[in-house]
Amino acid sequence: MALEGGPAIVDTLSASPTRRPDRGASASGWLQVWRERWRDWRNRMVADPAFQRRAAAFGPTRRFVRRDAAALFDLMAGFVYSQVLLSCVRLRLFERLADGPCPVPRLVQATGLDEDALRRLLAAAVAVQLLDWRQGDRVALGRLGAPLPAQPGLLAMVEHHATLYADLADPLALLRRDRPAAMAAYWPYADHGAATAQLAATDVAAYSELMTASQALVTQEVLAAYDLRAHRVLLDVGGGEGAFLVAAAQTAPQLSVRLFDLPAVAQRAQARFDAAGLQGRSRTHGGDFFNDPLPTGADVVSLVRVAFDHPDHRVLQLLRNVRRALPPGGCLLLAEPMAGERGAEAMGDAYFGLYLLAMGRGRPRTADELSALMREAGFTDVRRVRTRMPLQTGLLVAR
Ligand SMILES: CC(C)=CCC/C(C)=C/CC/C(C)=C/C=C/C(C)=C/C=C/C=C(C)/C=C/C=C(C)/C=C/C=C(C)/C=C/CC(C)(C)O
Ligand SMILES: C[S@@+](CC[C@H](N)C(=O)[O-])C[C@H]1O[C@@H](n2cnc3c(N)ncnc32)[C@H](O)[C@@H]1O
Repeated sequence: MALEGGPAIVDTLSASPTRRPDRGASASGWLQVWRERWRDWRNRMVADPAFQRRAAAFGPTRRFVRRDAAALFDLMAGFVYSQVLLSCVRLRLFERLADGPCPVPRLVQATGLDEDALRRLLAAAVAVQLLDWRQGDRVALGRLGAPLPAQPGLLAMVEHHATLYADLADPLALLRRDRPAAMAAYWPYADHGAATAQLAATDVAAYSELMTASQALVTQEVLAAYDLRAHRVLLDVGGGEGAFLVAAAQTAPQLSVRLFDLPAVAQRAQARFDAAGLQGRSRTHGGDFFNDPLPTGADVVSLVRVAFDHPDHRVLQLLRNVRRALPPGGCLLLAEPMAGERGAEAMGDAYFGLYLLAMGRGRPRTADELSALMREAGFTDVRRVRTRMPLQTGLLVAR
């Protein structure tokens, strides 16, 4: 069965194909040839069960066998671990333990789960380091659970992932796009229909709240990496409810802020600016950032978690629109999680690659791919600014 509107989705996705050169492809030709030969030879060895047995028995190679076996096991079990995390979030265990260790019987009472089931979950959560045992039949936050109570955005993200897990229950159906994905309904603007700008308050509420809750993860990285104090007016395009602009205005007191988003979202941002006491320093504009002119007057424009929602030709259209709104020498900040980040490779092409497939539009891009699109749209001096947590966002700055 073809998904309603399927052909349009197929066209948009194939208009933006993911082609990842090997990370070593920048190496000179002969080096790359040898690197590939070495990998092919290694793979032939590793594929041989007799070699696997010998390598596991031999002291110096045993740790590599154990490491790769554990990595493969985690790939297989990852979904199970994510359900442990989701269960803890739904039972509000992280909030309940935020003030310190708690006796298990009290958690039985608080969660309403039967004791056996709760103990099974607690043991699982301890095993993946979300929780930790304490003497006297008590449980506490573990190393990986400890940051969570202070990050409501992360807790909201975990809950939101139930939608993605449902879409991934049949991953080949998702890849073949022969069944509607629930994630597509969650992000109604991804449809790109003529009616995008007419989305109602009820259509945008859920995703706008999630983006606001999780914005702090991105904001703190961008503001730590880029000093906005040299600018006068910042326009955040696709700025959601304005959480990034509120934080920017707090770090740069001279800055006026403008937000452009769909009308129903811009309305939500206006309420947030008013609540933050930014009436005199803020303006919101509702419209379609592909087809409507963007407001002029800003010397810096930001696109935060916007480009990866869209195929290349649309990103180009948006970047050209941004360029038209900037004065000569004006500055563009593009911040979003990027593909191919060293140490966070899985986040880009594996996580966001499939997330955006479920959403029905867009793709993760490397910093080089985004830079190329920015240059094609007429931006110059495109440079990469390192962020402390590439897992949360990368940052490109251009003139
Ligand atoms: C104190 C002593 C002695 C030692 C301590 C040693 C030490 C320093 C340990 C480090 C402890 C520490 C400070 C840990 C901090 C951990 C942090 C900050 C973890 C942060 C994790 C962030 C995560 C997991 C972020 C996840 C983000 C996600 C899943 C974002 C998803 C975004 C989506 C789906 C966006 C959608 C938008 C769309 C549609 C694509 O446009
Ligand atoms: C993934 S959200 C990011 C929001 C915010 N920048 C953040 O990081 O939290 C993408 C934003 O782009 C807006 N958007 C999508 N398509 C749009 C369009 N055609 N015109 C204007 N805004 C649009 C959405 O309403 C949404 O607020």
